[in-house]
Amino acid sequence: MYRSGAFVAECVSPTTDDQIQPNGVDLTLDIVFEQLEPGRITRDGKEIGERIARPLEELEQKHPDTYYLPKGAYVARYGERIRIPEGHVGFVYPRSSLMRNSCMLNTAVWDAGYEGRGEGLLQVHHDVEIERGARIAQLVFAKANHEDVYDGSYQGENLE
Ligand SMILES: O=c1ccn([C@H]2C[C@H](O)[C@@H](COP(=O)(O)OP(=O)(O)OP(=O)(O)O)O2)c(=O)[nH]1
Repeated sequence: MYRSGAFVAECVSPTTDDQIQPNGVDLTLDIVFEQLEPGRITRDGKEIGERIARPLEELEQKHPDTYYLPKGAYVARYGERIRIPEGHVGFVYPRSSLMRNSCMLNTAVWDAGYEGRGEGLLQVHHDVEIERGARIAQLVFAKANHEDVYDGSYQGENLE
């Protein structure tokens, strides 16, 4: 069973009323990264390749605080701190307006016990402008059985 947006909102901060949807909570775009070097996935570990934060569209001053993203693949960091409560699993879906603009957000499983400001793969199939802080995704929670809680290397990531 999926939980209501109001329930999810208790585990996402900060949130405004605009972000709370019937079945989940919208997540906003904070930082867009571009990967520069290959990463490495091995049988017993992983390394994330070097990356840089994309500049905002400051030069033209047309839309300040906006990312102009040419076609390509980027890593997007969400603006909210997310906690996945015990007895649940989280899934993130792209906002449909992103998809309708030929862009897609690819995501993985959000484990019970995880807390942090996570990331997703932003695939841009047609140049797009996205304002920093705009809603790009929606987080939903499903009830789930589990034995352990998340205790991996991303626990507590990107929290100031
Ligand atoms: O799209 C996603 C999906 C998950 N996460 C967060 C929550 C999740 O609990 C954590 C770790 O995800 P996963 O277990 O898939 O990563 P891993 O590569 O297997 O890392 P670890 O070895 O730490 O489990 O990353 C994201 O930031 N973005």
